[in-house]
Amino acid sequence: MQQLTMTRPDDWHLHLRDGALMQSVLPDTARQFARAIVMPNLRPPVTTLRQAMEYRQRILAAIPRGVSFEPLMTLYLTDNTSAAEIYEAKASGIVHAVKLYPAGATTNSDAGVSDIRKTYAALEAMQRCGMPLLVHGEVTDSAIDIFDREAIFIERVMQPLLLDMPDLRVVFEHITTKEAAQFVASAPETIAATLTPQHLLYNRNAMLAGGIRPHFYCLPILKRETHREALVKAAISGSPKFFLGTDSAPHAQHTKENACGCAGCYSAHTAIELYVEAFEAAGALDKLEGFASFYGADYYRLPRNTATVTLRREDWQVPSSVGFGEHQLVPLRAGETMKWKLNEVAQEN
Ligand SMILES: NC(=O)N[C@@H](CC(=O)O)C(=O)O
Ligand SMILES: [Zn+2]
Ligand SMILES: [Zn+2]
Repeated sequence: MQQLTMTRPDDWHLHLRDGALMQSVLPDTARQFARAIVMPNLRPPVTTLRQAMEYRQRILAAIPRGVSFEPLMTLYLTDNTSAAEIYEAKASGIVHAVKLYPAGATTNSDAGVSDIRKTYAALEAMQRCGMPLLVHGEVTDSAIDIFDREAIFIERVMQPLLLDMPDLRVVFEHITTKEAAQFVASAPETIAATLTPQHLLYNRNAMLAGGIRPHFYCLPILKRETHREALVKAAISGSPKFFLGTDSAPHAQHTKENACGCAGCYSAHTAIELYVEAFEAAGALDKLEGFASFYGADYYRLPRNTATVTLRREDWQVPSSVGFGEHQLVPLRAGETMKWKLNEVAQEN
């Protein structure tokens, strides 16, 4: 196959940052994706409808001319999020989900939730109005090995939560283990998951064998090959529970190439092409459109896109870095060759 045309995809998990940094990375996403769920882990975090509306305006102002792109906003759940804030956010039509970061689990999560029971008023409101909860699913207990933090989170947090809130709609974000894939597959239809390109394409050897490669360091951390295989199986299963979420998470080069490097892979530059490679390697290109363009929209109860994108089989070289405000950013696959290239977006008919 030399060419692939499909419905324009959406990105259901994206970090855009803010200000000049956001202005540098937004065009990469807007060129490919019609919509994206924009993560709220700014400093300070986006915890109120008012902050989400202001952040949305800053994003809209930065969209390149002639490009159609819709940011779908989220709120950052804290121990103090009120039911009233949830109902107002829902009524606004611009907030599409609320994000749970266990305090200290990942980048800019110190304002996150210390004990999930403190958020039950907000979660009950979400359950009542059908607002999805997006979860960074890792325990923060320092006694738990970093490679086990997602699997343990299922037992300690996810299962009790779903017993207490059986109608809550939950997206288990950026899953990285066979345990999480199995949990989501066998859970009720209210439970879904996003999958990143790095977790479909790489195992932890990419990060640790033959030298330490900080640009593969993200959270949840890359796991061993058996887990990658289980994630690919879930992605190509045709189940509407699994959909595309890049978790593209830009950090300046000097903060990643550092004695204590930041967590996050910048995949937006080559996002859709990376997923094409992953699905082609699994012999499942026919399953890509559902995963990338249909199931997320269905889950979020939004219309599917009508525009199409066309990719061609064509070698191209990813730059060794791209501008990031006044800094540089190293994209996933920097300096390497991509096998597919997004050529055009045909506007809505
Ligand atoms: N994925 C990451 O490694 N980092 C994300 C936060 C997150 O999604 O956990 C970031 O904001 O940098
Ligand atoms: Zn996360
Ligand atoms: Zn993320």
